[in-house]
Amino acid sequence: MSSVENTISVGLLTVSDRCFRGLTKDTSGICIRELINGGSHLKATVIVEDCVPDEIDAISTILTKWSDVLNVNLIFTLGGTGFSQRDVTPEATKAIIERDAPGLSFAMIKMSLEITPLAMLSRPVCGIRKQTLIINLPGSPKAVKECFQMVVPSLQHAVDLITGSKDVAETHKKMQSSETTSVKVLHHSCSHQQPRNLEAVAFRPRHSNFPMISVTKAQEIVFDHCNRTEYETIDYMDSVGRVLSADVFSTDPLPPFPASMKDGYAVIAADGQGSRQVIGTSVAGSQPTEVNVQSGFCARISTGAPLPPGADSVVMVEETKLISASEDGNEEFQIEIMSQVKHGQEIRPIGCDIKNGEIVLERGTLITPTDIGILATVGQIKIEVYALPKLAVLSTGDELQESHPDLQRGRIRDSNRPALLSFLKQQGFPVIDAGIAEDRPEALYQRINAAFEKADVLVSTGGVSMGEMDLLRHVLVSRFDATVHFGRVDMKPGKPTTFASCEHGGKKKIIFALPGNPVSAIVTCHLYVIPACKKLSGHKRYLPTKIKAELSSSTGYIPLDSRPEYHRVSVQWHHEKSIPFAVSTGNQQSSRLLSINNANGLAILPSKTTEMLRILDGTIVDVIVIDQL
Ligand SMILES: Nc1nc2c(c(=O)[nH]1)N[C@H]1C(S)=C(S)[C@@H](COP(=O)(O)OP(=O)(O)OC[C@H]3O[C@@H](n4cnc5c(N)ncnc54)[C@H](O)[C@@H]3O)O[C@H]1N2
Ligand code: MOO
Ligand SMILES: [Mg+2]
Repeated sequence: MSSVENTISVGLLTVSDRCFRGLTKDTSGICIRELINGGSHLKATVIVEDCVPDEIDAISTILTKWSDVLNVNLIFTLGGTGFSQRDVTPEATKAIIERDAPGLSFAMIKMSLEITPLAMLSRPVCGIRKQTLIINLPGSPKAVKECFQMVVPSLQHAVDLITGSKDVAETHKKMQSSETTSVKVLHHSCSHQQPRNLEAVAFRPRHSNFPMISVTKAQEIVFDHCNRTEYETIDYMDSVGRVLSADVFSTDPLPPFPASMKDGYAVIAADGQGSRQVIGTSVAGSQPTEVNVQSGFCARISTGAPLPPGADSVVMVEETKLISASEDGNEEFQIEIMSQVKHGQEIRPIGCDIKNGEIVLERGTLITPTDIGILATVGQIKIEVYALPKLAVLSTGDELQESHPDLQRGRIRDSNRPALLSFLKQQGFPVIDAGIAEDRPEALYQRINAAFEKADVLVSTGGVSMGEMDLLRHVLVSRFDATVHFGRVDMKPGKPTTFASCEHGGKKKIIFALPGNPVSAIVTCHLYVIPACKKLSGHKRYLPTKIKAELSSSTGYIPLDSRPEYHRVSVQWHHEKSIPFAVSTGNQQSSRLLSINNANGLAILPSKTTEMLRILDGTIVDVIVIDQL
């Protein structure tokens, strides 16, 4: 029988300039992963991995983040512990640990000295930061294996002590009884070890290894991974909703000539009031070079038409009187100006709307239909915008069938994929349908692999909780070498929301593995996927809008959950109230898709406390806007 104890969460940080630049394979990383997954008796799961260059800041930043944010139990650094100038892992570790653990360093060096005197040139530092034990391992796979085997028997107990687990006494007893055998160095190579079959149902973890993080923290982590620098040139008529990646300049002034602002007469201001002889006309679109206005003369002019040479002002037709005209009325001979004339009146000088070379739209502008007018006006018909991330939507689950009136026995219709595909399309992102994957590692692998061929961002639903068929994270880590940045968020719905990234075909891939429950999938898409994709597309404001609203329900109160709840509401205005009502949509079960139907907001309700078990109608709450108000 296997034990049902909790497993240790592990972070693996490879420190190597060459691995970081992709010049060398991370063989030590592969080795220790195999040791942890298969070869040791340590109940541990690697939940996060990364590779950094030999830089103190890069190393200590990751160590701090994994300890403080992810709350990882145990971190192994790999490499950078020697004497060369670039070997700074011990310094980076020393900089962030709060307590030394020299016994572990000593044990590793002592054991290594029995194998090679060169071990005295290794400088591993071990120590504790918050609830995390950090161990510097050397860089070579052989030395990694030897040192790991040396310290592994103490690790469960060390973690129990650090985290204050109840099983400390028990573990201590077990350790003492097996002390003599457990410190032996195993000499078989990593790849020959029998890996423990993590897919076997009995070995699935019985507690989530993922620290529960807040929504704000989860969003921060997501946004940290969503930075884009890719641009593309597109036709301006296809650009509404896109974000400019470069400033747009005018290349000529507007108006390009002094233009009349009124329908009337072009005159010389110094002539003042009184009669004028009409010598011609300037209408919009004409080039009135043959009309030259001299003192005592004027020319008819239309709004937007160029001012004829000689004239310096325009008088509106309403401020003139006809004195003489041809008999048929088709020709004006003389008019009278009845008002005072100011030099330059009713004229738009060259460039008064847009100067030549002026920035008309700044980089970062989210293009609206008005901006299309601006682009058209300055003749910039090809523009540079941030490229959109390409998305793929995958459903997972043996129970799912394509939507069809006929329902097969034991099945349900897949609603997540059609809903998410439509939602992402509506938001303007190119998205492909990655289909339905059965709950088998190979099937999941094939579908994800196919999706990665075409997409940068994978949005999957299902298979991320604690069930025996919830294999998604395992497949991402074991088959795609993905790093899971978080796997549990303190929110309802959406607790098992998982965010991961990996390299595939030389490109970074981002994975949002959303929970399978239909409401959870939509809510988490609003909170993470859409903002992330907006950020990737260059949006400056990518978080959903938040407003204040007054809570309202059919029962007078809403019971609070142990997790902060994103309660579906319909935001409604009352003409006598200054802020709207957030009217609960009723039963909030995360399987009940109807609870999000007609909802245009998510009211953020706090988690319950002993003092506060329910929230009363009339309470002012923050509401995230998810649809038209
Ligand atoms: N022992 C525990 N069980 C569960 C926990 C937990 O903490 N411990 N968390 C619960 C929560 S919260 C959620 S949310 C769900 C998430 O489950 P998964 O993401 O693993 O999703 P599945 O198990 O695959 O499916 C859950 C549910 O949703 C239905 N589903 C899945 N995909 C679709 C789809 N494309 N269209 C329509 N409906 C779908 C599926 O049939 C299940 O009913 O886990 C809880 N369990
Ligand atoms: O968190 Mo789950 O998403 O409550 O249903
Ligand atoms: Mg499940």
